[in-house]
Amino acid sequence: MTKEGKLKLFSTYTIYGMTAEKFSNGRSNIEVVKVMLDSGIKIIQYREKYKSLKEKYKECLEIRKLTEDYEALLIVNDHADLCQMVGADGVHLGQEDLPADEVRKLLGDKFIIGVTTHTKDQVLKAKEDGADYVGLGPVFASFTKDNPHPPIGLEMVKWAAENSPLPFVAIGGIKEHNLKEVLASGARCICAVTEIVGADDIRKKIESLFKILKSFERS
Ligand SMILES: Cc1ncc(COP(=O)(O)OP(=O)(O)O)c(N)n1
Ligand SMILES: Cc1ncsc1CCOP(=O)(O)O
Ligand SMILES: [Mg+2]
Repeated sequence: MTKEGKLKLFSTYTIYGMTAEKFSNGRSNIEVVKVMLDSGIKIIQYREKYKSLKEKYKECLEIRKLTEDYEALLIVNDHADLCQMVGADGVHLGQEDLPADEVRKLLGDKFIIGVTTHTKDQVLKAKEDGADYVGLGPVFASFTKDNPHPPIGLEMVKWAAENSPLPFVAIGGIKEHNLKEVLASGARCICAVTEIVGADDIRKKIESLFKILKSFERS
């Protein structure tokens, strides 16, 4: 897939899957990713805060194989070196991670770079810094991340839908019960971490979320 083709995925009423083993009810990242891919998720972020870099490397290699089998993207959270070493499609960088413009110099143009944003200025700067997409959030209160930023709300999602020069992933506190509001505010790509990884039946949960997304796509 070309990079342009990969980035188009972000605008197709889709789910951006993310690992979170701590909240996966005893299931491993690998098990969860397999179900996510088999349920039709085409973008997976490997996010793991509680393992050594070597363990992350091993898991990423395995997830790289799986995502290739399903023609899905693999984005590695935080680590540009890991992204390059496992041949991932891209890296996701937060405001406290390495600066996107410098990481772009390191990785070159073929990798996708995503940047976390909470404000309008950060969204516009992400574009200037050479990012390809932005993560926008937390939209609602989220308890998945240590020291989260305060919720930015649906007004910010509306602003991004109308003004962001980059595709955006709405993230933070998104659940089946509030997904419609997020989509009605203009989001096309959503990330619902604990709602998916913590579900009793992950497959069924993804099916329900896709049903809502596809109903917006048709309307
Ligand atoms: C798609 C997406 N959006 C936001 C984040 C958060 O990144 P960051 O602020 O660097 O926090 P950590 O995830 O590293 O704890 C993300 N990972 N992905
Ligand atoms: C990684 C990250 N960045 C902002 S909120 C968040 C976690 C979102 O998790 P949840 O969907 O469980 O609220
Ligand atoms: Mg980070």
